[in-house]
Amino acid sequence: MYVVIEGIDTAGKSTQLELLKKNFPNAIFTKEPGGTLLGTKLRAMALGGEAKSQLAEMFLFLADRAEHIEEIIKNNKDKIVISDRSMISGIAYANQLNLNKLIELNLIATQNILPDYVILLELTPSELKFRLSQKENDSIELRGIEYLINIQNRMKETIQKIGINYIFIDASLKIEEIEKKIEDFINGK
Ligand SMILES: Nc1ncnc2c1ncn2[C@@H]1O[C@H](COP(=O)(O)OP(=O)(O)O)[C@@H](O)[C@H]1O
Ligand SMILES: Cc1cn([C@H]2C[C@H](O)[C@@H](COP(=O)(O)OP(=O)(O)O)O2)c(=O)[nH]c1=O
Repeated sequence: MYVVIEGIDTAGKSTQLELLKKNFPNAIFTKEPGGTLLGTKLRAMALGGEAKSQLAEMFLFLADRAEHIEEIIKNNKDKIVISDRSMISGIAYANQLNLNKLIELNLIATQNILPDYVILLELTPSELKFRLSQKENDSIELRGIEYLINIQNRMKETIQKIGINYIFIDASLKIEEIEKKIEDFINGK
């Protein structure tokens, strides 16, 4: 079972993943970008803001995704795999091509493998603004509130369009409330 946790920067993914590690001790935890050996190098390049071309940046993430599917997802089909981000981020953050083309490119990278369950943590603009003000931002986060809210809308549109099991959770709920919703969703309750 391939489960992904999605959301824009600061939505609370890492916080919930730490709790999931306790609640699902037998699951395999992974992430995009950077879940493989090659991926750690691609992640440093993509997040370091080295690419001048937005297309080049997108292809770094796609290369990471292709390696991740091959090495982690395909090799652990019989286990619960929980990933921090996925092709949903890939499609939503690469906003220079239309959605259908991006879905097609991403399905090439994933060999047509889709997540079985997607959890999206959803932020309001004011909560996003507050959370970004509390931390040091990387090159993508520095693009700002409006940019990230637009990405979040694209995430929702993508999830609905590709027709997978999903839950949208208000990211400003209490940490324990979100934890419970995620656990129930994964357990099919
Ligand atoms: N439900 C929540 N309510 C309030 N603050 C939260 C909540 N979940 C996470 N945070 C805080 O928001 C910030 C970003 O959370 P984090 O888990 O690092 O997000 P992400 O991994 O999605 O970037 C952290 O300071 C974290 O403590
Ligand atoms: C997976 C993926 C992530 N991204 C972006 C989203 C994030 O800004 C960044 C990944 O960072 P992430 O690992 O989520 O960062 P943090 O540790 O700061 O929470 O890369 C893309 O632009 N395209 C992609 O395909």
